[in-house]
Amino acid sequence: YKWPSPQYDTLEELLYMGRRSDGSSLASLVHPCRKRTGTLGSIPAEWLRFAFHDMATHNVDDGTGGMDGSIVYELGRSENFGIGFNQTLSDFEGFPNARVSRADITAIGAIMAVATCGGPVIPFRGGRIDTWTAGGFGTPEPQHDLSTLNESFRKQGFNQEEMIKLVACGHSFGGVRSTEFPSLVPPNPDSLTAVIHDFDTTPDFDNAVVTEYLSGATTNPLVVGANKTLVSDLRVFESDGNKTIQSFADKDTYANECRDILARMIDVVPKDVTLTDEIKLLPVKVGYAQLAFEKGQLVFKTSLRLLQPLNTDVNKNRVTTLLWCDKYGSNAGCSGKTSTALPVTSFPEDPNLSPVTLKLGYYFVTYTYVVPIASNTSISKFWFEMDEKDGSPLKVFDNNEADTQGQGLKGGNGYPIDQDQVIFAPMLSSVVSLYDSAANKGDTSATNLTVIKRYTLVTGVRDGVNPTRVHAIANDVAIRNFTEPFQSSFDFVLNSTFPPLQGYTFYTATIDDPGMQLTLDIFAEGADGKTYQQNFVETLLLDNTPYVKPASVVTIGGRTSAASKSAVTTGATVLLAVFSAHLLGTWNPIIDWMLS
Ligand code: HEM
Repeated sequence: YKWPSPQYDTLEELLYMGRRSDGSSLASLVHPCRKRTGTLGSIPAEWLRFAFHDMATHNVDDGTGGMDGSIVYELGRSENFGIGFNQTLSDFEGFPNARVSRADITAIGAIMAVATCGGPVIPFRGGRIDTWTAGGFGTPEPQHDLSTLNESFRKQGFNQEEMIKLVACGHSFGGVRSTEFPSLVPPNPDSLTAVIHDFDTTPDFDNAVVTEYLSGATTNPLVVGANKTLVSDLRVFESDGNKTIQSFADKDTYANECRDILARMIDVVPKDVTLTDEIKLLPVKVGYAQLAFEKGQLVFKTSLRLLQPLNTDVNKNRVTTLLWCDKYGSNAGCSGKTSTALPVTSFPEDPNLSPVTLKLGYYFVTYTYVVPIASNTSISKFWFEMDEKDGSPLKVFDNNEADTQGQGLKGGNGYPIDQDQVIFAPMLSSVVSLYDSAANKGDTSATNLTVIKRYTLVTGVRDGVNPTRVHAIANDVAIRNFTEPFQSSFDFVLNSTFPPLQGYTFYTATIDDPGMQLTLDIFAEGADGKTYQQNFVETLLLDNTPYVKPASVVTIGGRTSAASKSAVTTGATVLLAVFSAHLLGTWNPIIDWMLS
């Protein structure tokens, strides 16, 4: 892992922070091991079953199907009976984007589901690719005989023993509904809500389904149901004389085996798809690095996210510092001095952000930085230092490979800012929701009106680029009813209603988006023949982005320059002007290190 790794960063955030970078939380829909209001269905159970049914159309013989999002188009089939599927669909609807497929969301959903109910942490690899049509048939149904069930799992890539494991792990939580299977679960004539009979007596992801089966105490409708044609769990469990299911009586064996077999299940993909390496929890994570225009000022914003073991407090004396080098001028590349700033906010994140991180025994602490940047010096790279103020050595997070283990060793080249020529301006941009009069045929009184979002987008282009063209590609994958993603190419035009600012001129464009999560790749074609671009710009907050006042900047001696010793004196003078004597103490070790 080396920052920036856009796909890794995005997937890591969703899995371990449980939310998108704009704050929308996926994890909070399922955590803690929630039941749905109204139907009282187990949300985690619905999510895991959804993943299984998406995978189950895989065919090992020709390499088609698997986790590819095709389930969305297969809900009308008898093999996909159940209201839980539709509800899961709407849970996931707003989350896919140009970097995270619906199938990746489904896999992450399954992992969160198991973790939030006390099950094992299933390793996640990303990169599933969505299809926009239905796939083959082949999902097992309770009335299937043993050889049909065996053949169904063989096509998915699992042998008989693995089938037993998958079913015993899958049917750990949730249950069977009277609406779907009235001959297994008798409906309540006095109620419109489905009666649900759970597979076992606990709502958790545990081996109660196994131990209750083995002790003869089970009430699992797929074992003891009145309709003997439909008791598929019994058929599956006893298919090897109960050998495999007996090995699951040990709870650790159960947890470990379920982790491994469910990991294999979510990694079943069409043969032309290659998954990423495992997306592991990063102990040190840099986020949101962006240049932006806020209240008439060019600023640089970023954040540093560190791990904190559960049930421990963040060290209150800890000082984390952002350091950066100029891109232009006499101090370019920190040849003379280095700019530094303290965080504008620091906060311990709620431990409940993601059940996966919680299960691993951590929560997060995030330090955010906003600093003013003069456009004639700009910024070429940045890094962080952390002083625990307890006598332990200063830690440097500078994009060293070791940062992925949280060691904080010197030796990386810093976190690069690749370009400052084209910068999207969220706070100058805006969005309004409109009724789509064509789709609604002019009728605004109808229920379920189709809404489109009309975006006014503003981007700054640095003087000197003299662009021949400023344009963008917009993507939105989060479209209601999972129709094809929205994609549009469009041009920005010079707009003098936004006065030039600090060497940047502003261009605007207006586009209509039928979806929920627009992202942009913005390009400026320079007079020098080069194309400058900013990728995967998110558009959720725009002019509602909360404003945080930039921090004070202090310059200290450059790390490499021979002139650094005298520069430190200058730096220290500035420092005194800005910070109290207490903070000066804070900074001394940093200066010491600079000189060493
Ligand atoms: C022989 C293969 C299987 C058959 C015939 C089967 C059948 C069923 C049936 C009939 C239900 C009840 C659905 C309802 O009433 O809403 C159900 C629920 C469920 N199944 Fe399976 N299943 C099989 C394998 C699996 C596997 C491999 C998994 C996951 C690894 C899984 C996960 C679930 C879950 C979590 C539920 C509960 C859903 C809820 O409570 O909403 N099943 N299954």
